[in-house]
Amino acid sequence: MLTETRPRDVQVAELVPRVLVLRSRTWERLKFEVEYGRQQGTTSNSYLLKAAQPTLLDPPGESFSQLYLKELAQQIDLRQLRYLILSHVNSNRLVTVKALLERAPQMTLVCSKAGAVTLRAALGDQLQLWIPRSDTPLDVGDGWQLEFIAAATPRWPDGLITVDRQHHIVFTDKLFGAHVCSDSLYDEQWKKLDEDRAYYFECLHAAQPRQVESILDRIAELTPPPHLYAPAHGPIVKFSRSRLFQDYRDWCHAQTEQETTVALFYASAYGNTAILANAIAQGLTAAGVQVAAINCETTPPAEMQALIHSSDGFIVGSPTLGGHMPTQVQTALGFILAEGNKTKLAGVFGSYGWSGEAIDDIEQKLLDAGYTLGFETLRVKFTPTAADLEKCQAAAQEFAQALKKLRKSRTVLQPSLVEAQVNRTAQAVNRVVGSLCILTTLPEGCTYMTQAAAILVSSVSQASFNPPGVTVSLPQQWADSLCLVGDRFVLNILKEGSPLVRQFQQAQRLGEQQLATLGLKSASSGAPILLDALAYIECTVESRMKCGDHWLIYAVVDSGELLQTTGLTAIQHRKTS
Ligand SMILES: Cc1cc2nc3c(=O)[nH]c(=O)nc-3n(C[C@H](O)[C@H](O)[C@H](O)COP(=O)(O)O)c2cc1C
Repeated sequence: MLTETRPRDVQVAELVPRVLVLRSRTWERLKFEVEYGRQQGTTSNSYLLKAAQPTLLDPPGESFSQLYLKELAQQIDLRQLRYLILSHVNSNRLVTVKALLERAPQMTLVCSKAGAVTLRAALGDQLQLWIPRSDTPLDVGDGWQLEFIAAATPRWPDGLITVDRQHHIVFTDKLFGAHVCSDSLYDEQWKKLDEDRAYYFECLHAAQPRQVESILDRIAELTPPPHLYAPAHGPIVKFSRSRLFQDYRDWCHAQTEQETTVALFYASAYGNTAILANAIAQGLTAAGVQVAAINCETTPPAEMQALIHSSDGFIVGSPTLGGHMPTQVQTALGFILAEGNKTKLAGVFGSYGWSGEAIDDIEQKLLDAGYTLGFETLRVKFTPTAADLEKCQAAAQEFAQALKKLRKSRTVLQPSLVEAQVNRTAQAVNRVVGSLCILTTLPEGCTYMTQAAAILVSSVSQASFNPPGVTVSLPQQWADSLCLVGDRFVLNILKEGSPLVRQFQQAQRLGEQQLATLGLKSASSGAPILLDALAYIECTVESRMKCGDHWLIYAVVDSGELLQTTGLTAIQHRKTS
């Protein structure tokens, strides 16, 4: 742990002629986020290229603004600055960017396309922006050209890496850094940096190893290889370039090789839920679980679906905005509910302001679908505190242990490797469980509730949120005449332990006499609602698709009601072989 404390300052040094680094230094823990947990202080590195078209890279965040601007003004007349390159944009850095633009309105800002969207939203459409393309370098004068590598990751979807081939420097932003403050500009003491670098990777990159690997591939293609990596934090990497590069490769590989995987879905409008997500990811990684962080705002749906199938558990995080979860989280949750295996472990977290409906809603939907939660749902008011983040880390550890236990018990249950291989598909399919419902519908020409067709169905999934819709799979013999497009039906959702489950399991479809013995009321379509059900929904069939020996019915939910306030949803329990 750091023993030295000094006031904050900005250290200025020349890396090569005309390339300066301005290191805004704090010797104390900068923030409460887990990445600063080793308490070694940090530096926020900005770079000034004194080219014919003077160019600045990555000013620090708000807490250094004044100190930094004062020092920068000693190095250059701000009115001469031609370009400001932003390797990523965040609200903290925007404060300094705004202050810079007031003093240097002539600057053109250079950032990725995603960064430009954030900048325009925050600073207006009048900004002078230049968005690099991979084949167009930025000429900063006298043949000095800068090239760019797109470096989008879930955590920094707008990431951009700048390459200065003339001086063999790669400005790597979040790669190859460390939260360490010292007088050493370079990494001559690199052995002492091992733990800080590994911890920095664990906190910042372990949950996005595939994206980091592809950025590493791009850097590896540079010929001749760079002499310096100039990161956003900590010492400039000069003496341990190849070692650190290989460490990154190994750390990424170690992550992707972990047996147990968790998909961590989240969105965050103002950054608070993202801070929680990062703490949970770090806790999972430290417990030996591979995490795939999925920023729902920037991840294509197909990628989300693939991760739902390949992960051993899901954790979903959301802010509450206007009483709801953001649409992107709804989409991810929709995929989980429709396609996820309900025997997988789930978890929920989020930041909220006053009511937190999104968090409750996610939790309820996962529980209703039959998921088990691996930790008590984490609800945090506005900005998390250090204590909140500790809770996130502890919850992540708990989740990891439960997952490993689950995996172990499944392994023990498997009779033999060969048998398991043969049965794998059947077992996997059998583990897809849905809530048990009685579908009731009045066949054409029938008028009395007791004439209704009443069928036990277990393969019900939520298929859409807006409009709310479900899919039900019906055996061909029933689907031939029932649930045609435009027909209406009621799904009576049964309660765990309800005698109706047994009654219907024996009969599958009840006759008029049997229906007459049940407590019924009429839905607006005339189909019966079973009063002993936990809840019911009334639906209209919108489309049908033949799938093997079944028909998949998609229906829009018209109305619904909870009939009992307590009790768990009954689900189909199947033997696995
Ligand atoms: C436009 C807006 C609407 C909000 N609506 C709600 C709400 O309905 N209920 C609530 O509990 N919090 C509400 N909040 C508070 C946010 O949930 C809270 O600021 C949270 O920390 C945001 O998380 P994020 O930083 O991950 O986006 C709202 C905030 C904003 C800015």
